[in-house]
Amino acid sequence: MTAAEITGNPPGSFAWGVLHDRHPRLIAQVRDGLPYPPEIGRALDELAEEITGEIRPLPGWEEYAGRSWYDVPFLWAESCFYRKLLVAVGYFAPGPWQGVDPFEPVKSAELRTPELADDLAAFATRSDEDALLTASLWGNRADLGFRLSAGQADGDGALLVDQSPLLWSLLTDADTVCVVADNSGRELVPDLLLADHLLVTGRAARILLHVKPCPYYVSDALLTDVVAALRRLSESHDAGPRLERAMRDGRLQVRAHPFSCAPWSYHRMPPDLAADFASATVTIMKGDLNYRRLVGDRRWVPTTPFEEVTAYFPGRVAALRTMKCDVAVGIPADAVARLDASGEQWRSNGAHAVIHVR
Ligand SMILES: O=P(O)(O)OC[C@@]1(O)O[C@H](CO)[C@@H](O)[C@@H]1O
Repeated sequence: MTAAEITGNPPGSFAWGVLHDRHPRLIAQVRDGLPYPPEIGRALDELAEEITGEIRPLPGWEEYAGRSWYDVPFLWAESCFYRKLLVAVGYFAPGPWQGVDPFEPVKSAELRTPELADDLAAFATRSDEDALLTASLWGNRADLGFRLSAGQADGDGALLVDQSPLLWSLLTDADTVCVVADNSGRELVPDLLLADHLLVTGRAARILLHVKPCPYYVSDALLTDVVAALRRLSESHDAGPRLERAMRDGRLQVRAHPFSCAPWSYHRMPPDLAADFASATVTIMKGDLNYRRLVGDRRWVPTTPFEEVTAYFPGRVAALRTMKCDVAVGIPADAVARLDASGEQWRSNGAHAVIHVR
């Protein structure tokens, strides 16, 4: 069973809005974030102009050159945009700006927000594991790209599918658990607390934490963000130093596979990454983008079973996802009927979430 791939058309769709509104705003935000020299300013101008027309060729990204950004697969177009943004700010070229994360200013600011301070204060008193899982789930609502268009979204929304009992049953004496991280800051902090809980309780002997090898979708976590989150956590929580020790002795390992920034779904993952997932008792996919890549960025009928679309995945897989785009699977028919009738943008407004397990 399959469905058509999502593209940036028709006008007014969620994907169209990302390409049309979010990307130009992001270019402006990046430009304001760091004191870039004139040549980088010009490269950003060129990108701002390019995204209103045809995709220009970029080595390694030739598939859709010459086409409109709106007519090609949305996942590919977004990934290519982030790649081109990094090229524009000199991220890959030898020179002073090589390796400088253009999203670092917004990520660092988030680590110092009162909201994160409140989260940390709450975590210090909340120790039950369902609360930790819930915090990790709804932490995904805080992604900084989503906030560019949706504004502040806080607190917990409605959980449409909750297979957490099945997930906990898999997390008993697990040898290895893969956690495919999503955003830094307010999402990564509860993810790390959950990882700490799994290790401390013996629910998992080892965690493989997959992060991105380079900046992506604004707040996606890099190794540097893991380190920054651990430092912030260490200011108020003993999980911080504990996790640093776990990193030093190999119980918490960070991976940054190139495929994590690829413009494709996991159906195309390379064998070494598949082997990592296959070796895990369960892989926990965090967030919306990982979900799109797990099930395929397609116009699925929302009742399509999650088990069916993830049958290809090597090993057991769970998804903790707040819904921030048009992709939806595994939603009960009565919920779909109720939400469709409500007139709410329930698939993409970040107010709904799922915990799926296969
Ligand atoms: O993966 P995340 O951080 O949960 O969400 C990423 C996201 O904001 O970016 C995409 C649009 O740019 C959407 O699919 C999604 O809402």
